[in-house]
Amino acid sequence: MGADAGFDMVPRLSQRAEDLVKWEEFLKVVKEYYVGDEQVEVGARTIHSKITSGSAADTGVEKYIEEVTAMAKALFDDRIRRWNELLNVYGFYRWDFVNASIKSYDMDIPTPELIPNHTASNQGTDCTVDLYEVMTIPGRGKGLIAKVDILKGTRIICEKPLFTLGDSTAASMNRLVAEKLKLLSKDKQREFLSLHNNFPGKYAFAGIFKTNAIPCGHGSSMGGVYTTACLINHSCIPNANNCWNEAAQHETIHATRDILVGEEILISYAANELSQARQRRLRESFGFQCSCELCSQPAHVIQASDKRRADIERLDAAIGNPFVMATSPQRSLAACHELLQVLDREYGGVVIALLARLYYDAFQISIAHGDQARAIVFAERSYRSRVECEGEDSPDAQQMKGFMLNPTRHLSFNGCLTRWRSSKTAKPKSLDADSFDKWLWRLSG
Ligand SMILES: C[S@@+](CC[C@H](N)C(=O)[O-])C[C@H]1O[C@@H](n2cnc3c(N)ncnc32)[C@H](O)[C@@H]1O
Repeated sequence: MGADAGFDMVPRLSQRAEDLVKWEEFLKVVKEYYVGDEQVEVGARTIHSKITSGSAADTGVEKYIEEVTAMAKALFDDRIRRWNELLNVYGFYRWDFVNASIKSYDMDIPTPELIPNHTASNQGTDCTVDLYEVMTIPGRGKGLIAKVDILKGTRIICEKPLFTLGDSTAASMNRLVAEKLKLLSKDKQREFLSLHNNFPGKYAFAGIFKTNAIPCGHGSSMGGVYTTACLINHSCIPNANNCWNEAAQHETIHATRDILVGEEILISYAANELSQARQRRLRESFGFQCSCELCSQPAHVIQASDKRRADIERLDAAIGNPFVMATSPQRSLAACHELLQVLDREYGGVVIALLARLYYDAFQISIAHGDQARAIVFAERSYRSRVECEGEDSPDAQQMKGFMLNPTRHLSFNGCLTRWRSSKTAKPKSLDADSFDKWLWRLSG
């Protein structure tokens, strides 16, 4: 019928002044173009069409979609992503996200100046509302509680550090923190000093830093302290992801699953380790005994989780074996597929950076063997996972986007045997989800 098409804006429209000005301009252009056309109604904030799926064929709806998309493209350029479900080109956002967003159109939109800092640079959020409030959580001190339902992929926080510092002994860290504090305004100094300290005593500044510092990137010895992000408590089954954006020098927090109103926003301070190693690390590095949802479970539940996490470690190591990848890519790809299933069982549909890495591994296995068709699908999945847990502006997301558009840019393209060689366009078009999965992961049967 032709109505299953449209476009998405990625990243979505924010409350930043430049976006609001462009959106107003867009509405003006559409209004002027369709003046006198009863099928199109341009409101104060949105465009409505009276074309229903029943009347789509008579009204030539494709023409309208094409025209409006072209107008959006002229203003928003490559943020505009066309989709057409009949051609198997799907929208960027999930329908529940889109529907929640449509509902928010009826809410009052404050002027840009009224938006508090922490939401001004949000991406993928309904910026019309504050997303969280600071509350006291029994047994954990302060924490952030969702004030509204926060959809998976929403940027909850984007924050510059008060300062960053490398790791060192308590005495020298104390001195270095004092030097950094001197450079801050009185307000910022107060913000730092109001953060929790799990290591009171002689080196109080170092204690606050050690309790709160968030590493500037995976495995980095540099850490940053933040007024708001440092109020987020830890969970071994988190619902949000923290990410340091080296290019922008800021920390972002994204919802990795839908977080319902009243739920606490939680990130993980530890890596994918088994419970004892995790507890030890949290005690030694951050000075607390974890009381999260997983750690409060009976022993047999924790043991089952440990078994899955051991499997995750084993499969991760197997995938990283370059010899197996070069000589038995089928085995490496099967390990990726198994890892995907274990991650799902352990983290239950939550997007985590591990998932983005897993798809990147599957991409590398495919492209090294010349299989461009599958490489593109894996690159796209990795890109989407990165965007969901780190945002469109994440350098890793941008790198994956490049590979998604042109997988042959990867250094290992055709680096191994080319038995799997396929062209970019060899992706099957009319398979159901199960059959597509079998094709993608080269599963037999
Ligand atoms: C970065 S701060 C988080 C904010 C802190 N709750 C506050 O009141 O400022 C980290 C501290 O919060 C507490 N905390 C965070 N996650 C916890 C958890 N899962 N179990 C117990 N305490 C936790 C610990 O005291 C930890 O040292």
